[in-house]
Amino acid sequence: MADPTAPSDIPEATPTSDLPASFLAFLRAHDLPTDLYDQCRRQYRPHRYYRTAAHLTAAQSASLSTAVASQLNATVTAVDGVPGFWSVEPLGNDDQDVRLSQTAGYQVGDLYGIDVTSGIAVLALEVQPDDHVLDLCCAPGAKLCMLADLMRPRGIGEDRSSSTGHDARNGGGTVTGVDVSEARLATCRSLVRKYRHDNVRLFAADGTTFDAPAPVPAWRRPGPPKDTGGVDETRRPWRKPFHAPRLLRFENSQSATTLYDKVIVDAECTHDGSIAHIRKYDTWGWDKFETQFLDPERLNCLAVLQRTLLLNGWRQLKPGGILVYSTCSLTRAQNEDVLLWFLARCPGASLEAVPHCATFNPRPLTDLRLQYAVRFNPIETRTSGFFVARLRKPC
Ligand SMILES: C[S@@+](CC[C@H](N)C(=O)[O-])C[C@H]1O[C@@H](n2cnc3c(N)ncnc32)[C@H](O)[C@@H]1O
Repeated sequence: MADPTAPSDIPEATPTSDLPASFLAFLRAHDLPTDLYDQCRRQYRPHRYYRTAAHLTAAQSASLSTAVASQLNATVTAVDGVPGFWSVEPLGNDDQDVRLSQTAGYQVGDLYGIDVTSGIAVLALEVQPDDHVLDLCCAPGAKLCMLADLMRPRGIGEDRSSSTGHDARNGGGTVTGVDVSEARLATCRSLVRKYRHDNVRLFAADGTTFDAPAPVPAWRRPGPPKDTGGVDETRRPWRKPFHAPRLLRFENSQSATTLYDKVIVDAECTHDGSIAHIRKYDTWGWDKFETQFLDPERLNCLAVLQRTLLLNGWRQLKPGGILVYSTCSLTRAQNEDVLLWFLARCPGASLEAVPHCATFNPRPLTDLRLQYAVRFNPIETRTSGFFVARLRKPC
């Protein structure tokens, strides 16, 4: 990746831009338009999105949307073609923040605040109730919770009685989340607990080398579950998980090579596409953004990290399985270049169309080798800026 602080031949940004010099240099180095950010910061209010929990019936979701609209003084509309997603647009003219966390629906766990582009990345996995899914960069856990929720049966109404132990209505699928940051993983664990996902285990580990096999949950093994106090030859303990419900703490020793049905690599990136996030630095101070994201040494390592995460995700995927690679960066270096590198290295991998994005009409990528990958431009789509690609492993 180019050094964002290096001098560039690209003309200086418009004098009206008051973005900090280091960010402007980053944009120039990656050929990203400055006015996208200037517009977004000055006049543009991105929509907020939320997703309803799987257990809600269609009628309950509709009445929740009415309640959210009134609590937030906003228009709430179902997103066409993206099941379970709703868009929230404030009615007032002021730059009011949409605080989904203040709604009653959020507090009782009936809705999750998550951008629709992240939802599209998760839906691209086409998760089945009995899939074992690996999320290699899972924290703080928006996508992981959606994955776990998608394994629950849909529209069975609100039933808060099954808050402990395995929900027998689940299809036996599991989600394994991995993140290198324990602090962020702690947030993820709080979300998992809040939404009572009992089919999720979390590991504080490096996703570039993580290789724990997919679990065989206790409720799926033949015979009655044994007392874990004694020696049980059919089980061996996991490398210590950061969080795991009792039934996912052990694996069947014969499953040591079990790969995952689906893998998501929502890679660490510069977050430059997330306009909502970028706007916050006006308040937090841009020096924080510079140290967190624009450090030249970090930027140079990022491309290698993204490639290595993708490659390891691919290793953990079953033949015939689907892997989704996504970032909230708009740079070529973190998206197209990573994919082209990967496709050259794994020629059997096929890029497939990303479903559920027709309503946003994203522009197709000009490089025909990547025509199925999708870029969400925040101004054109009124979403967060995002990149998603779906890859299939040959059988
Ligand atoms: C874009 S965020 C993931 C967001 C998350 N998927 C979600 O939906 O909430 C990227 C995450 O990658 C993690 N990360 C960075 N390097 C990693 C590594 N080597 N292995 C695993 N996770 C890593 C970061 O700690 C960060 O939480």
